[in-house]
Amino acid sequence: MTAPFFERLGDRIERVDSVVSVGLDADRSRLPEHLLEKDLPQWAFNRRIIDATHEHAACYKPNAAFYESEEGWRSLRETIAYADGKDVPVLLDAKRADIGNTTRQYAELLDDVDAITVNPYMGRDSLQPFLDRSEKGVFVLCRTSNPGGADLQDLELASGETVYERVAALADLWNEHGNVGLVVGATAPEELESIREQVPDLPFLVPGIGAQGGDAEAAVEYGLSGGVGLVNSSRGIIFAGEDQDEAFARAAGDAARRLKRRLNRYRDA
Ligand SMILES: O=C(O)c1cc(=O)[nH]c(=O)n1[C@@H]1O[C@H](COP(=O)(O)O)[C@@H](O)[C@H]1O
Repeated sequence: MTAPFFERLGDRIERVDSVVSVGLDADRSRLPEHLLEKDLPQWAFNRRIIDATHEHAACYKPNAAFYESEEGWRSLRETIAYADGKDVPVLLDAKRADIGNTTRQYAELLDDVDAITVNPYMGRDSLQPFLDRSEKGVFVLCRTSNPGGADLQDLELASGETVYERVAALADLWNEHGNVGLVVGATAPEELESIREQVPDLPFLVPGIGAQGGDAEAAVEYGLSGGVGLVNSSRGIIFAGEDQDEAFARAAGDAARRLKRRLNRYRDA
C-alpha cells in the first residue's frame, strides 16, 4: 500500500533537506528558442529543468493552465512520469471542483499525480471524490496570493469570521484522512500567521514568493506543520536563465539551490 501523501512528502523534505516546490509553469512564449524545434518543446524544457533542479525539489508543481492543449497534455504526461522516475512527488495545480458527476471525472486526474489543488467555492460535495483519495494530497485554496484574493476571501461573514477563515475551518473538518492542506499566499503574511494559528495541523502550500514578491520568511515560519509544507516558486526558478539560451537549465538549478538555502536559514532559525 502507498504511504499517505504527507508522509511521503515529509520523507522527501528530509531526504533533500528542502521545502521548495518547483513550479513547472512552462509558458511556451518564454521557452529557449533552441527547444522550439523539438517535437514537444514544453517536455524538452521540463526534462532539462528537472535534471537541473531535482536535488533541491521537495515536489514539482506543474500548473495545468500551461498544458491545456493536445501537445500540452502529452508534455505534461511525460513530465509527470519523469519526475516520478526521479522519485519527486508531483502536485498538479489544477484548482478543480464541480458538481458530483463532473468532479468525479476531475478527481481521476489524481490517478497520475501525488496531489492536487482544488477550489472550495462549490462546497464539500464538489471536493468529496478528491478527499476520498486518502493516499493523495488535496490542497484547498484558502487565501490566494493575487491582489484580487481579498475581494471575496477577506469578506466578513455574519458569524464574524472571514471567508478564508471559514474555508480553513471547513478544510480542517474535511481532513478525515489526514490528506488535506491549504493554499495560502506569501503575499498575505498576516493572514498566513493567523491561519496557521487557527489550523496548526494542516500543511500549507505557499506560493507567491519570487516573481510575486511575497514574504519568504513568513512562508517558512507559518507554512509548515510538523516540518511539512511547501514553498513554491515557478518563474523565479524555471526562467532564472531566460536570457541564457543553452545555459537556462543550469541557471534554474542555481536558483533552486539558492532558494532552498534561503528557506533553510528560516527553517533552522
Ligand atoms: O494554487 C497555487 O499554486 C497558487 C495559488 C495562489 O494563491 N497563488 C499562486 O500564484 N498560485 C500558483 O503558484 C504559481 C506561482 O508562480 P510564480 O509567481 O511564477 O512563482 C502559479 O502556478 C500560480 O497559479
